[in-house]
Amino acid sequence: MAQTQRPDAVTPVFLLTGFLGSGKTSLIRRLMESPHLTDTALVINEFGEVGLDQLFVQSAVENTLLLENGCVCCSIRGDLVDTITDLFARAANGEIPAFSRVIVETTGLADPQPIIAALQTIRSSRPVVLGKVIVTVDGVLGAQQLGSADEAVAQVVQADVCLVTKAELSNPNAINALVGELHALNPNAAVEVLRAGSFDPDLLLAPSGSRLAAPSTYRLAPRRVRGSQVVRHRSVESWSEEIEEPIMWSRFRDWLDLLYSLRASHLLRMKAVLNLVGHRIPHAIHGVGPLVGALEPFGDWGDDTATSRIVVITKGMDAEIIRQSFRALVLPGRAQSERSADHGGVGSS
Ligand SMILES: Nc1nc2c(ncn2[C@@H]2O[C@H](COP(=O)(O)OP(=O)(O)OP(=O)(O)O)[C@@H](O)[C@H]2O)c(=O)[nH]1
Repeated sequence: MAQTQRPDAVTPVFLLTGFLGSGKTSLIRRLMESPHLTDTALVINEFGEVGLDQLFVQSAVENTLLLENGCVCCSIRGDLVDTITDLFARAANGEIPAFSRVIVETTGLADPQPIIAALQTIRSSRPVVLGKVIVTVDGVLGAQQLGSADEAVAQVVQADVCLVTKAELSNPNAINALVGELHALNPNAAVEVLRAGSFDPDLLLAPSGSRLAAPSTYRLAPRRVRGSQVVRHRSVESWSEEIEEPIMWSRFRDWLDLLYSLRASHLLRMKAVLNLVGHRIPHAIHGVGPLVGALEPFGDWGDDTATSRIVVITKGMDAEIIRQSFRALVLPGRAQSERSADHGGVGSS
């Protein structure tokens, strides 16, 4: 069905946030099943250098843009403003399909408040309003994350809607307790438990008004200054890698087993799309906190070169350890040749 431009010419920007692995990308995939929501531009922000989320949603959303290698709430706010401004310009020129709403999927560590402030500086042909701040909360790990991560609390207290995900993996009492905690943290937010069949994407993305600035009831204090960038996410590091040569699943699995048996408490998030030896189609695997899901076939490579992409986000742990262990256990041939090159190489200037 052809989409028509909204006559009011106001474009709502929805912020979709929620702690690492709480289900933001999965929610987008569900949202995009609604035929009424296809005229949506999607901006995805990822913490690591290698973005994966666009792979998970790209078939669903035509206007998808990726902002990687930084968190949009601190280091790359200007990029977000430029990206959205540019989206409007390109739609006006007919370079991309017209859209009547924008969804910004933030990193799992983002603080909504500075992002909302940045949205106010967008200069576009059509006025931009804040649609809603939608926050996914992990039904299994949410209570623990709220107890241990300032970022998770900051997201909830600034939410218009909190959506509890993964309810089917938890028990009803724990879900009820989590819902109670969310109400207590933010009495103004609607709190909903996502259940199959009870989800109305159109209702979720109906703008609730034109709030231009979120109440700054809770702000993450800037923690550290690195170069000229304010970095709010203390002790968080990421390692990511893209590899064209096929990976042996047994090696990858052994590496994950070792990593999680030794350092699970430092691992915030792991996600990978893998080009595995003996398989023509990509496979995906997710780790959220200490929990690792099953390896699952995932779509196809389409026109893309089969390339594994892996991201690991750590807290209080040098991400270099991840790189080294990955090289040693998953790509031993490459690690060996890198060592040989180091030893036999000409000294650098
Ligand atoms: N069973 C179940 N699994 C879910 C649900 N939502 C997300 N997941 C799983 O949780 C993992 C992480 O989901 P994502 O949607 O990638 O989470 P995210 O918030 O986008 O992750 P980041 O962008 O890395 O912060 C994946 O394995 C999903 O399949 C849910 O409602 N139920």
